[in-house]
Amino acid sequence: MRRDTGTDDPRVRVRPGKGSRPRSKIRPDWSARPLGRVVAIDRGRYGVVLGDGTRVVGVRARELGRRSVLLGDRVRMTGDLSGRADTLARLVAVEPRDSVLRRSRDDAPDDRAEKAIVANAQVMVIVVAAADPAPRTGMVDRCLVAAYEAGLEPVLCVTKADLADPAGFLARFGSFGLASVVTSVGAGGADGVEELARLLAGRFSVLVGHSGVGKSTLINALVPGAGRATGRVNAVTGRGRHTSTSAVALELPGGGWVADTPGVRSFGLGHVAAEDVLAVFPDVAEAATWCLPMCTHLADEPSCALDAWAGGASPFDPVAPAASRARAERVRVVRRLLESLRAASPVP
Ligand SMILES: Nc1nc2c(ncn2[C@@H]2O[C@H](COP(=O)(O)OP(=O)(O)OP(=O)(O)O)[C@@H](O)[C@H]2O)c(=O)[nH]1
Ligand SMILES: [Zn+2]
Repeated sequence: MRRDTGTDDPRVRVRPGKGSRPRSKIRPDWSARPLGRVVAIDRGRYGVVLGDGTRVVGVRARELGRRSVLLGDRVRMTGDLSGRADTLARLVAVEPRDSVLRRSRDDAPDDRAEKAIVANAQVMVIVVAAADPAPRTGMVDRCLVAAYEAGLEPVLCVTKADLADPAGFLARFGSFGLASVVTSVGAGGADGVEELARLLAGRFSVLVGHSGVGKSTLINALVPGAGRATGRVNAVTGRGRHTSTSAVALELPGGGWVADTPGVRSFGLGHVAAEDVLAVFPDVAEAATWCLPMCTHLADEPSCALDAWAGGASPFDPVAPAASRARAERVRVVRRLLESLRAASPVP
């Protein structure tokens, strides 16, 4: 799994003891400055929530250099931290990140867009509709791989359950050990939203899914007053209508944040290795250690050890038929995810 520790920036490295630092190289130590969380980014302005809940608007300080600041980043702040109107704070340092969610460049709305989209998210809510548009397994597989690689816990949310029964679709993910929730939001009420809120409580989540599946509707149900479907409030100042907001996270009434990332439809998986996928399924990964070094572990691989493991036929490792069926299902799942990696490789 890839982790962005932020150590490419000398300013966030652990400093040597004070005594060993030559005077001429002394830099301000920002580590004692108040910490905040970036919850909105809009044209060079950052909406930051401080530890005590104060919301401030900040700009990048020169000290940040070329370092990227993402939605969800934990940042050290100076300047005016009162949060009063027309005051500006400054972002002076970015703390090491726990997770980074990335997308491919060709999926970005324009070529200035960041390749990385959200930092420190803990949960990826993969939103699909039971119908209109019909759910696609491949899209969920790709999101799952991106979530696993980024170190996010995936949650599968099937909306519009009033239009079709999602049981058949959900069964395709039965052996993933995946949290899933079924919702339907409309004039008749908001089924499943409370359950989703419980899954997200106290955590930083990011919603991904195709246009029209019902993400804005879900956010409006989760965050009363969010107004996502009818026109966006300026996420940074909280005032007025604004259409160019690039990224925003909304606070859930039960605690926690949910990020809405316009334009995230799928993920480039070019940076993901088969090992990243296998790492999520330790039993399969263990079995795969018996494979030849270059084994792709895919179904067309003539001597992949996963087939023997799933068959349970080895005299050294006999398993009951039910356990063997469970293994075969796990192998099928892993192979499906590995296939989505292959499908994602750039076409030459
Ligand atoms: N029947 C039904 N319709 C829904 C449900 N949730 C959303 N819709 C409808 O589906 C349409 C799309 O919903 P949105 O919430 O705008 O979808 P979105 O994913 O935010 O789409 P983008 O903003 O384009 O990314 C709207 O007409 C909603 O009213 C649901 O649970 N049941
Ligand atoms: Zn193999």
